[in-house]
Order: sequence, then structure tokens, then C-alpha cells
Amino acid sequence: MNRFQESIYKLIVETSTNLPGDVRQAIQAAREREDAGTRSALSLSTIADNIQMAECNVSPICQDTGMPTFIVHTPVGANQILMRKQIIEAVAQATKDSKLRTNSVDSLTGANSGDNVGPGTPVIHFEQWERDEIEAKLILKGGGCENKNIQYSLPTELEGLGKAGRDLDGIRKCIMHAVYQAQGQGCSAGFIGVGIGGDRTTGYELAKHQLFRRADDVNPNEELRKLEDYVMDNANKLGIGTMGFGGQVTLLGCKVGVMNRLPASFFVSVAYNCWAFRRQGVLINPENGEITEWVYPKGELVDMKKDEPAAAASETAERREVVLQTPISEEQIRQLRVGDVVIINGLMHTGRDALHKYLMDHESPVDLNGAAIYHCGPVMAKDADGSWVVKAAGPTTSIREEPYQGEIIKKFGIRAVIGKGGMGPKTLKALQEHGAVYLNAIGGAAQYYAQCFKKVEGVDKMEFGIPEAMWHLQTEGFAAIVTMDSHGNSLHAEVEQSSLDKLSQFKDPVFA
Ligand SMILES: O=C(O)C[C@H](O)C(=O)O
Ligand code: SF4
Repeated sequence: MNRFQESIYKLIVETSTNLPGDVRQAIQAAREREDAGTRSALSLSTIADNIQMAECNVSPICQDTGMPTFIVHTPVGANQILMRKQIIEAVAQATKDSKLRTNSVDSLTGANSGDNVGPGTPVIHFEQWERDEIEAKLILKGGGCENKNIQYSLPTELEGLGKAGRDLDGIRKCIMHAVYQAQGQGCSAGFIGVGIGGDRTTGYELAKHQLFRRADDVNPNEELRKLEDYVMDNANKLGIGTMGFGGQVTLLGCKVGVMNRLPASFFVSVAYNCWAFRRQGVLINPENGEITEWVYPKGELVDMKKDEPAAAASETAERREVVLQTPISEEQIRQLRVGDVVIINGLMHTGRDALHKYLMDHESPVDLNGAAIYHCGPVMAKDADGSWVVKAAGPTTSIREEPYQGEIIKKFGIRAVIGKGGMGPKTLKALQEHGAVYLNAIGGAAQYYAQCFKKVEGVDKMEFGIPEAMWHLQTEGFAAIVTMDSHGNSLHAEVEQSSLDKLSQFKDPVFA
């Protein structure tokens, strides 16, 4: 590997495994603000542990390493064609070394390219500048939070907020709505980048570019600074909380940029990024290709330890912890209620989009009676003797399986569905009718969960690619929270309703 390629490789590994200092600081501040002992506070401490584990194991913070997006500034005359080739090589190498998940999939056939290289992957933007050095910045933004990006065209009518006009106050309403509509599904607490103006394409680009600002910077545009401060203060009153569990902290950062627009168009574009906000950058000496400086504060500068204040007695007294061994019986499931913590031991099976679609009209490769199915696309590697090991394995967004889940529970006798972000009314009904639960694991905590998988018993449907295959995993001590039970209760439905009520408090004009 030549020096430039090696520097890019280091940038990729650092970005994927070591959350930068400014992002860590925002998460630590959130931990200070969250009510001690609550579900959200506990999730934030797991998130903090996971950040430390990823740094220590030099392994992905989250299993979804996202769309690798590079922004490269080069001195005049630098060979961008060669640099592009070397960046692509570095991405493929980092994937081979399990620092990135195999994440590039043919949109028509579903075939995984296996090395994160393919049409449109990775994304590389070049720009020349007048400085003598090369700057390469990288963001790894996962699919779950990408799905929560949203673009508004003003004027519009917004749920809970009414009319949003073509002015600063209309923009304010769009941003508040953007945070509300994400709920916990993009692994809140999140960061948002907002682009005002442009066309549909450049508006989103501007929004994404805002995510390259330091989490602790101050907007030089006074009007936008006030808007950012307003959103930070008020979006955190929506009560969505970490993973949508309810709580004081919903948003960790808000950065707004503006550009001109066409007279007929007025777009407000919002890029939502999960707490696993992986972006880093390097300055590179063009003579020898070596890194001279890191652009964002390195992760190790901010320790994620914290003295946990004692939880309020009422909080801990309410929480039950139940240990379940798979296969699970209906009787055990019927005893569980929303809010219980469940610890799972025994065999667990992964299954996500391709598998759920497949199971609708095929038999399962393994018996799923009493089973726990985990919505997860892990990062896997082979060890020296050729056996599979789980390198990163947090949950994926469950709502995508809503069209299938109810029928699959019924058809195969599944008792526990594990994922994140919650599911809808069809699944809730099936849980009630057939005696099953939905367990919410902590999104992005991929190292924390990987350590619960002690042995890979086997794999089916490998033709779907590593993330989509059905992995059979011997599990010990996998903790998750019951957020939908077999008695018709859903924490997700509750939080969605209460946050909508709160959103409507922000209806009146603020920036007149
Ligand atoms: O693809 C995944 O593993 C997770 C995804 O980023 C998600 O948030 O749903
Ligand atoms: S699982 Fe959560 S933390 Fe990971 S990429 Fe998706 S949204 Fe981000």
C-alpha cells in the first residue's frame, strides 16, 4: 500500500472505530442532563461503554458502517484520478479487515459486492483549494438514520404545527417536525444538519455538509445561530429520549446552513445522524502522503466514564429483570410487561429484510418454535481456524419488517422479536394474538452486543450476503427492554402520541 492509501486506510479505521472527541462530549453532556436511573439514562451508559469498547477493540462502533462519504480538498494540480483509485482500494481493504461491514448492495438483484465498492459506493467528492496540503474528511452515516432524513417544500402543512410559511418561522417548524418524525428510529439522541434553499439535490447536500461542522462550533450567521439554539432548547422538550424510550435528551446537535434558491422552490432539507456520529478527517502531506494532523478532536481525549448517581428508588423498584432461555414458552411471554428488562440466553437467530420477505412464502431453514429472532445484520469475520466470529452486532430498525412480522410470528411460532425503534399496529396485534413480545435493544451498541454471542452455530441463506443471512448464535446475557408486550401495550405508540402533543406547543410564531 502506498502512503496516501495507507493514510486513507487509517482515516477509515479511525472513523469507524473511534468516535471523535466533540461527539463524545455531546454524549457526555446528555448523560449529565438525563434523569438518573431511567431507561434512557441506562441506554446512554451502554452507549458510552460501547464507544469505549469499539476504541479498545479497534472494531466498528455500529455494525452499519453506512455509506462511506469522502470530501477531499486537493492542491491545484494533484492527481485526483489516482487518489480516487487509492481511496477505493483503502475502502476495500478496510472491509476485508472487518473494519467496515460489506454494505454495498445491487439495488435490483440484492447481490452484495462484498467489498463496499460498486456503482455509487463509496461516495467521493473532490474539490481544489489554494492550500498546499490535502484534506480528506469522511463520514460513515448509517442507513437507519439516513432513512429518517426529510425534505420539506414550503409552504406546507405540518402535523401538530399547522401552516409553515416561506420564512424563518416556517423553517423553525420544519426542523421541529423533522426531529419529531424521526422518533427513536434513527437511534436518538441524534444530530441534525439542515440545509435551507438550493434545489432538491443541493439542499440535501448542504444539510449533509453541516454534519462536517464541529459539534461545539458557533454559527457565524446570527440568525441561524439563534435558530440552532432555539431548536436545541426546544426539540429536547419533545420527550422522545434515547432510542425513543422517553427522556430529557432527544437531540445532541443542530447545525443549519443556507444557500440561494429558485423563486419557485423553498426547500428545507434535514439530514438526521444517529448518536454513532462517525466522522473524522486528516490533513495529508502531498509530498509523502503522510498524515500531518487530525481535523476533529481524537476520541481518546474524552473519556466516557461517569459516576452514575443513584437512581430514584421509584425507578429501580418498578423495573423487573427476567431471564429467559430459548426456546421460550407462551406462559413466560404472557408474564412480561412493557418496561421489563429481559436477559436472553440460548440460541438466537438473526433475520432482517431479505429473510423476512423470504419466510413469507418459504419454510424456515431451522425450527423457529419458541425462538427469538434478532433484526440484525452483523459484521462477521473468520478466525485462524476458519470459524465465524461476530465482530459487531447491534439491532437494525424493525419497522421495515412491519408488513411481514405478524404473519411470520404466527406461521413459525416465534416468541420474541428483537430490534430497535419499535413496530406498528399489525405486529402489536400479532404479539397479542399469538403470545409474543417485542424487545428493544440499544441501536448502535454493536460491540456491547457482539460480546453476548459466544459461538456461531451455523448460517443459512448466505446467498443473501453476510448482513442479510440467517445466523444462528449461541447467546449469553443479551439484555433488552420489553417495549411492546402481549397485552396490547406499546411504549412506542405512547411516546409518539405524547411527543405529538408536545410538538403542538410549538405552533405559535417565534421568529416573526
Ligand atoms: O443496517 C443496519 O444494521 C442498521 C441500520 O443502520 C439501521 O439503523 O436500521
Ligand atoms: S443502527 Fe443506529 S447507530 Fe447504527 S447506523 Fe443505524 S441508525 Fe446509526
